[in-house]
Amino acid sequence: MAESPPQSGAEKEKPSALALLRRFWPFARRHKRWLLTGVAVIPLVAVMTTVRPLLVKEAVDVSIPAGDGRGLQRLALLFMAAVVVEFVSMALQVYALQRAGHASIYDLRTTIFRHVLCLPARFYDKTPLGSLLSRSTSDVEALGETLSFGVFTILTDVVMIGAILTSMFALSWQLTLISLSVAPLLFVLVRWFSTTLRGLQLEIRRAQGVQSGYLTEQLSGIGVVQLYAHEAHARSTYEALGERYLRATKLANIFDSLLYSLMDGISAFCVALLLYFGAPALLGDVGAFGDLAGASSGALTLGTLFAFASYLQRVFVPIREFSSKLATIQRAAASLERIFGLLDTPREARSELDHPGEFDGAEDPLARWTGAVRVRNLRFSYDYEGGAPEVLRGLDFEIEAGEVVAVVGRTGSGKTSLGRILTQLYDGYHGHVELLLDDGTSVELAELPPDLVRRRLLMVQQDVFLFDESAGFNVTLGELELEGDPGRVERALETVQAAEFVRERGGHEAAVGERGGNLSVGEAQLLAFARVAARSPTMLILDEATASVDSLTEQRVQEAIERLLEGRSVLVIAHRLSTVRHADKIIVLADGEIAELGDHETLMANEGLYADLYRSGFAEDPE
Ligand SMILES: Nc1ncnc2c1ncn2[C@@H]1O[C@H](COP(=O)(O)OP(=O)(O)OP(=O)(O)O)[C@@H](O)[C@H]1O
Repeated sequence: MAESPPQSGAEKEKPSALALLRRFWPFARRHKRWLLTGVAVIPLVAVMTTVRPLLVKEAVDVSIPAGDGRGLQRLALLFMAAVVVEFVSMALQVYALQRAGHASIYDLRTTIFRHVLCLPARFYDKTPLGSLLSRSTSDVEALGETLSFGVFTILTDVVMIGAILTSMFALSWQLTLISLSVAPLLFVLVRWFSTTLRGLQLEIRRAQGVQSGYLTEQLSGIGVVQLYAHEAHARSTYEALGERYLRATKLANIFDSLLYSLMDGISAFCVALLLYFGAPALLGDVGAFGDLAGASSGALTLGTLFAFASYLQRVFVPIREFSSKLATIQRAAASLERIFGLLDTPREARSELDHPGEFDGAEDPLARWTGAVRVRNLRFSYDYEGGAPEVLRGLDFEIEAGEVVAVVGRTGSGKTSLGRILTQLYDGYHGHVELLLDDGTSVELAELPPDLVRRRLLMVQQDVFLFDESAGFNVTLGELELEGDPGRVERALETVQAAEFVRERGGHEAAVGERGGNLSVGEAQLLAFARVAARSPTMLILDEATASVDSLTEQRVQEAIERLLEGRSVLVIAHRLSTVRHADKIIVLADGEIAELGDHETLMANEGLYADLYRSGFAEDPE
């Protein structure tokens, strides 16, 4: 039953950029209409680009020598029409491809969020938040940039280069070959520049990731940073990390601008080459190189030279773009690899995403759950495959319906782990955890989807988390059924005695601040209790807070707990003497095993571990 550990994706064989793009295809395919529109106009853009120099050639070679003014005007009109068609089709193409790109990125972003919501607690234990954030934000951004400006428009570049070269060959293969004589040099240069740039881009992404990871960590621990006057150290570390980024960016900028001007230089060099061989040949002076330009065939005209010069300038633009886009694609491939690595991490067992609507229409197996639980030979390790030791080692106990069972034990004895298994935060236990139904049958916990279980079995954790929303939202958490029933929310607030302070702060709409910063610790706790009370679970697991609050709040919290426990099965990870004493049954854990089990009186009479713990007061209890 043990779950396989999350794969990082990094250890696996590196997939090729093409394989990654192929995996991305399902996201793009949904926006086929815009993609096809964008791709469909590519030939039109390419044809219009090649047509204009031909019109100039026609004017120079035919209309001007013939003194045909009308013909020249006609050519000028055609030229204008070509410009308009090229402009409109280019605008349409950019719009359509960008739209498809952005929509695919939106889908990918949503898919990532849906996925990370269902990742098991084990994954979060091992993955730093900063890395997760950078994968879901900056990697996706990088990809978006590529998709909008790179992958799809690269097609245009290829078609454009093809169309221009074809026109050039058709006009004069000799001049084309003369111009292309620099191609090997160009190839070597572009390759060298793009490899260097790719390395620098990777370094930029790494430096960016490390710096934003540091920022996230410092901001989440801002309290410690300020209280311990850690600001100066944090500032200098952040600046040092920023410098690494800046260094890589500076170098990348130098190479980028060098590549740009080199391309311009080469295109000018080609025009010069063209003039060197072409112009004398046109005048009948073939010189030492013979008729390399093919003037004797009669194909070489002044118009051809004009057209060639214009083609040469045009062909270098897509070549330059093509090489920088290849680098962008490499960058996107790195981002895609990280993103798919995340999407390949197995989700929680039987998560809603993998079993959509599994119980829709069918009877909810827990509708008849009495609240009783039978645990047999329960063993658990956080990482069986990694050889981590078992933290629960063969537990046997029952919780009867409506019973309050306290779990006590020294720190690290496995109390919280037990709660995490029952709420399915961690799966992969060995043994049996059976939920007993009212007809005497039972269902095994591991066979139920977590969503279903968590509707009936809730856990209140020690560290209360409140969202930066209204008090009401923090009770309903946006659940439609609760949002539509403010009376139920109010009753829940009253049950845990939170109604009064919520009213004083402006009612259900009152803002609680980030992490409940506008509330006291005790108030935040009461609001978290109201969250549970509104849902009326069949069973409740309560991880009692050890944090001390003032004695008045302490009393209110205690009363709220007592009301919460009424009428339901409860497993309480107890830190308060009063809770333990009033429990129906007490499980004493020691090193993952049940050391003692019984009620308070019996265990005290045993004079064992429980009596020791009790006399030492568990946590500092004000009782
Ligand atoms: N996420 C985790 N990954 C790996 N080991 C863990 C994890 N959480 C807890 N442990 C280990 O499991 C053992 C039991 O921890 P657990 O939190 O269940 O103890 P506890 O009795 O609740 O302790 P405390 O009273 O201090 O909260 C400890 O040795 C702990 O180091």
